[in-house]
Amino acid sequence: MALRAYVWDLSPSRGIAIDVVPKSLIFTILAAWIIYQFTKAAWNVSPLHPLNHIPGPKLAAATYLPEFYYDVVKFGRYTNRIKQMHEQYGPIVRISPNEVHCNDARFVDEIYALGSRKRNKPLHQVRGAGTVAHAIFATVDHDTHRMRRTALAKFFARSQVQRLESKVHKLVQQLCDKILTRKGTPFDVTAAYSCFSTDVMTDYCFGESYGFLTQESWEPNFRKPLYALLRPVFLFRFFPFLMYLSVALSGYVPSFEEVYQKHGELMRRSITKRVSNDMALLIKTLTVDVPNQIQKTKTDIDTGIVRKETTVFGSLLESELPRNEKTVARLTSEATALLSAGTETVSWTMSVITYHLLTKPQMLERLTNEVGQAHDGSGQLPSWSTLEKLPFLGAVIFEGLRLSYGVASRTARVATEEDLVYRGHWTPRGSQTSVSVEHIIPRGFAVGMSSAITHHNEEAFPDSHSFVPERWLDEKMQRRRELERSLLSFSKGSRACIGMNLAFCELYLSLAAMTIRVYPHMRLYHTTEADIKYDHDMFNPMPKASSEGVRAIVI
Ligand code: HEM
Repeated sequence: MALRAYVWDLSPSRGIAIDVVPKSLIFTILAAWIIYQFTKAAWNVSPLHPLNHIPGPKLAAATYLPEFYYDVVKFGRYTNRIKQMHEQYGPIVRISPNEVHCNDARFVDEIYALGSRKRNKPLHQVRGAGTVAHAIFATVDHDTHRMRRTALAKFFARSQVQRLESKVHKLVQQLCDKILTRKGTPFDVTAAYSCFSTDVMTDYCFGESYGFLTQESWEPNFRKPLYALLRPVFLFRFFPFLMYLSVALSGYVPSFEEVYQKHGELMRRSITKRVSNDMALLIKTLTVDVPNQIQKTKTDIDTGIVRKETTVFGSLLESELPRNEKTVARLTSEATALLSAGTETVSWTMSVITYHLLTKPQMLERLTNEVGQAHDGSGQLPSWSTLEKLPFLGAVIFEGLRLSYGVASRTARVATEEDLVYRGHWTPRGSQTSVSVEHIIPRGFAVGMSSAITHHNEEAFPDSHSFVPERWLDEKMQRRRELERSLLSFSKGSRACIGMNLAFCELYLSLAAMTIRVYPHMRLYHTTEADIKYDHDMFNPMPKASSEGVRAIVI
């Protein structure tokens, strides 16, 4: 008996059926695969496995099934399960055959060490990266990451952000103007902030704003399509071959670019027919506009045309990176990562802050007074560096960052050249006595932390679910720097957020402008705490699926 396979040429009507694979061969392969999986699971829990001494559930140590169940079947809920594991097993737990998770901020600098101490990203974590597979964000190897990051870093240095700060000022005012002119119509606050952060990101990085703030409504924007791209990523981690489908659809392989150029119009029409307007716009941006812009920048540089303004592409193309790092496909991947990393993070942080300020009038009043005093009365916003000196404004932003988490799901690192030694204390459930804990995490194994867990460590952040900006200030109204160690919103170390300066510039300027100009006229609309509360993650934190978003109205 043999299984039947179909070979298709371009027209389905001309499919040819052929008998190719004997059934017995299929069963043999299947049996071998099952035996292999059992042997692997047995090895993973054997006393010889280097992580055998790390506490945690046996099934998680043996297989990836628990992670699969919570992240793929229950969707984005492994972080919740890991939190329970810490309550049961202590600050260091083994969450999968090759990965350890830590819930102690004192270990942050060991896990997320700086440049000279090598830290890879675990392959399992980036296997589903799809469209951003060639960006720094998904680069596994430490040295390759350093090379790519160094080329990008100067573009995001504080001095560069200050040079381009006027762009953010202009867009902040556009955001406020647009909200204020839509009196009486409820709107999705996160979509509005997403339009703002996308315009900033594209203006700052690509040299031209995508104009989401100048279009008539808040739609289209990239919020939903970016989440749609992220949705299958948990699945790709386990079945990476599925990713190639997405990669092919998104156009990051050169052969696809060729195909696209040949049949672009036909594809564009068929894509547009099948997907929503904003998804079609994102696909077009990433498969046509960005590659074209990179190609044009390349041609300009080759022909000696000097551009008035440097873009991120110009900066990378003129950098010391080797030629194979400067291909259109790789730079498109980097641009996609910037779009994903630099837009929804900012807009979600602002949404969380907005919710809390609009539900806490005294807090809003205190902030309004502080920001109001910093104004010189000219109608112009103070500079980012002036606003940074306002203690309460800074405290509100830090508290907003804490409860918006940044990347909420765990992000792990692999120390390749040294074993990590953890020493700490833990009070087991139901006990009054703290016990000391010591573990060696051998080199070559992943160890990570999750902001959605660390930010609720009651020792560092008492009453951690409440929005309390004051916790960031000491009695002299100075920022409590030691608390920042427990803030993982931007991650830490050599792979921490590269866009942190730009993010802070956006947050300070937009929050100050919204406080002075918009919040006095803005009310929440059918929005409760459930709409901003962490429920599960899709890298970014997500509220309950039934949430209709953070909505407000200007009266
Ligand atoms: C509130 C705003 C932001 C938050 C909370 C945030 C958070 C983060 C976090 C947690 C990481 C580390 C991810 C990991 O370890 O896997 C990261 C990396 C990154 N972020 Fe941000 N981000 C923000 C804004 C931005 C902006 C505005 C940009 C650029 C326009 C940006 C670009 C990047 C890039 C390129 C990386 C990868 C860095 C690397 O792998 O070396 N982010 N971000």
